[in-house]
Amino acid sequence: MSHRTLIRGGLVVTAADELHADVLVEDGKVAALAAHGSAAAEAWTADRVLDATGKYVIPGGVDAHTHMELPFGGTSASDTFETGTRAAAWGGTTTIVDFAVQSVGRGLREGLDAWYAKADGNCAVDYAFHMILSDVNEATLKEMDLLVGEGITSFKLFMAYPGVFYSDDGQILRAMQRASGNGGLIMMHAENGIAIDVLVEQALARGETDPRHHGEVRKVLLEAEATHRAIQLARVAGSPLYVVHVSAEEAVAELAAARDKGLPVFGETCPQYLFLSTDNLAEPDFQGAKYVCSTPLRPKEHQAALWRGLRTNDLQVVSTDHCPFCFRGQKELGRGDFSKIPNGLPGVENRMDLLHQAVVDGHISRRRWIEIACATPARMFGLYPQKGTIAPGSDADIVLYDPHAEQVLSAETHHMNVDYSAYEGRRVTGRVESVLSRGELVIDRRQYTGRAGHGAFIHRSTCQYL
Ligand SMILES: NC(=O)NCCC(=O)O
Ligand SMILES: [Zn+2]
Ligand SMILES: [Zn+2]
Repeated sequence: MSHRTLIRGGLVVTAADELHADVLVEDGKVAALAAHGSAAAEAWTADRVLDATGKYVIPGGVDAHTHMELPFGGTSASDTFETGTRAAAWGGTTTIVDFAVQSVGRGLREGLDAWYAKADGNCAVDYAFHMILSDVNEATLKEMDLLVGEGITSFKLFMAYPGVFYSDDGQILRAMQRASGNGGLIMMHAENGIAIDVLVEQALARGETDPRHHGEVRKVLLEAEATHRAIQLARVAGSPLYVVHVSAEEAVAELAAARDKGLPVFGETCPQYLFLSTDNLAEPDFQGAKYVCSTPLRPKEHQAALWRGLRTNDLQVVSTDHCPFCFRGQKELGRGDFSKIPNGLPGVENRMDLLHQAVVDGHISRRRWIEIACATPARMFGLYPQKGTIAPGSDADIVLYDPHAEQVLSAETHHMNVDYSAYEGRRVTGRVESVLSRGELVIDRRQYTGRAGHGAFIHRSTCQYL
């Protein structure tokens, strides 16, 4: 029997339009939109009516960069797929794209199967995977083709973390050449990890062990240099390139210069680079460890270039790089040696709200909010228009968003499985009211009504943003 939900009275905001429209949902899909009070909308009947008067009706967020349960730095990211996707739902995100990991000496298949097993039956919202390549060789290259056919259509390479995820330029070039043939999208962690490791060793030898030194050794120039090198390698290979977690003005300039030449080069930044800075890394009593991630937080002056890049489309996507580690027992592993602090920040629950605050503050428009947080990540990673918009035939992943509600972000009230908030005490205007995932209410007027196992694996097509 078909099941119909009617969302009445809201302002529907997509990347393309703002419409005073009612939305009819049938069997988990958007069936139709019609103007409030129109004959079509008045004729609709439904099993359930959601009143969206005074609310925005927006597509569920697509967070294209998360690390649930990632083993890193001798510990594991503290959100499981169950807790992390529940927190995502609370924050209005209805699709995550997480990173399956190839271990050195192992195949892609083994790494991917481990990720399927972690996620299967545990997710509150839909999920997909990218694949991290840690060991590019002949076998890996062949497996890339198989993965593209299986809906894993993007591959992350690291110019950082020698001995862990690092690939050298030859490996990077080979992977890019393969991707240019099979339609895969190469995602790059662009930092010169070999040079950074020298600076880490020298800093520690000088007794510079505090968290703030993490930011000092991971220099802007080494992000810019790696970004430039990645772009040139992609040009040689004839492949598109997506640079993850861009944090520095000089790296944005490299992307902008490449895009001015018409190259298919794309950039993502994250809320932590837009809202936090080296001031946080310098917090006393080891509190700065809460803000250790790579690329690192930068001096505040870089934020203007990131916002500008988001407005000019030199940066296309805001993802979270959600990779939470508790302060107690995890971040503390690096007391006395900043290089042992596990890298990563929590944020999957906060992204949609922080970006709405950016609308309130005048950094971006309402439609650009939806474009960088929903539509473009869906297009970039082969999920559109199933995800990322509200249009007939799309999955009914829909958020009723209250643009006037005030909230204070805090670990006391968040749902991520981590003992601190990177945004503790920050006031934001706007809050998720209700969330539908494929037509099911997973958040109903600020109550969690979802369940682990509702979230399904999404088979992605190749990049639709080229
Ligand atoms: N970003 C970070 O600090 N941790 C997660 C791994 C990565 O994305 O490089
Ligand atoms: Zn990275
Ligand atoms: Zn990451």
